[in-house]
Amino acid sequence: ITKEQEALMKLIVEAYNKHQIPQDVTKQLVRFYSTEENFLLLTEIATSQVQVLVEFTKNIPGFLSLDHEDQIALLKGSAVEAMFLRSAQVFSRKMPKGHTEVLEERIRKSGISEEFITPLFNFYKSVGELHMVLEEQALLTAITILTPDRPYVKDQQAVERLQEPMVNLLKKLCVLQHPQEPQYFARLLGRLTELRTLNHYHAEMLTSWRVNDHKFTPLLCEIWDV
Ligand SMILES: Nc1ccc(C(=O)O[C@H]2C[C@H]3CC[C@@H]2C3)cc1
Repeated sequence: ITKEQEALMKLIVEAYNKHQIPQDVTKQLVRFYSTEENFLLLTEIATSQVQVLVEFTKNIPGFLSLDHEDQIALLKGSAVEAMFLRSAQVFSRKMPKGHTEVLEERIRKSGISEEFITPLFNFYKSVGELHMVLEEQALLTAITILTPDRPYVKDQQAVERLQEPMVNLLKKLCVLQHPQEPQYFARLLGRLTELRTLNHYHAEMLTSWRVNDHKFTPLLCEIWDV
């Protein structure tokens, strides 16, 4: 192409890049969503997360051989933690530009009390900083579900026998994936401790939504006894 064509191209591209919808306009777009609509979005997210959790759990080797009542106790006992772990991974994975900000805004404007919003996004951030590979995410979620000391679990040994090989495998994987970071495995397990604190906030969140007569889906009512 000729020199003047190159100059013309430069002018056109500069003009094109200069005039874009600024980020804060997408934030204004978010403002068009009502609290109610944002709550319905979260209900959809939570419901599909729980559906995914149940299907994932059924595919954990040995899970379906556990006592049936213990299977239910493990699912109900780990649903909140597994859901937050998975939504943290989804949230921290590279979403298209601006989607993360919009989703964050909509979570913030969904009727969740401020005291829960902070620990929730702190957790999302701390999971994001780990840059877990898919295998680590899957194993950590399986380990969370196979926590022997959930309420109402009768045969805890049987659950330990399933969880232990997963923990050993994750430990080995961490050494291979993060050789320069010997304490990486410990950091991952530290996330599980942080997760347990979210259970308390989540229960409060459900209660506050219930008293304000927000409707849940049958699956969420069943898994969280609401
Ligand atoms: N009716 C409900 C709506 C949303 C939830 C929930 O746990 O939401 C979770 C999904 C992600 C966004 C907020 C948390 C993490 C529970 C009951």
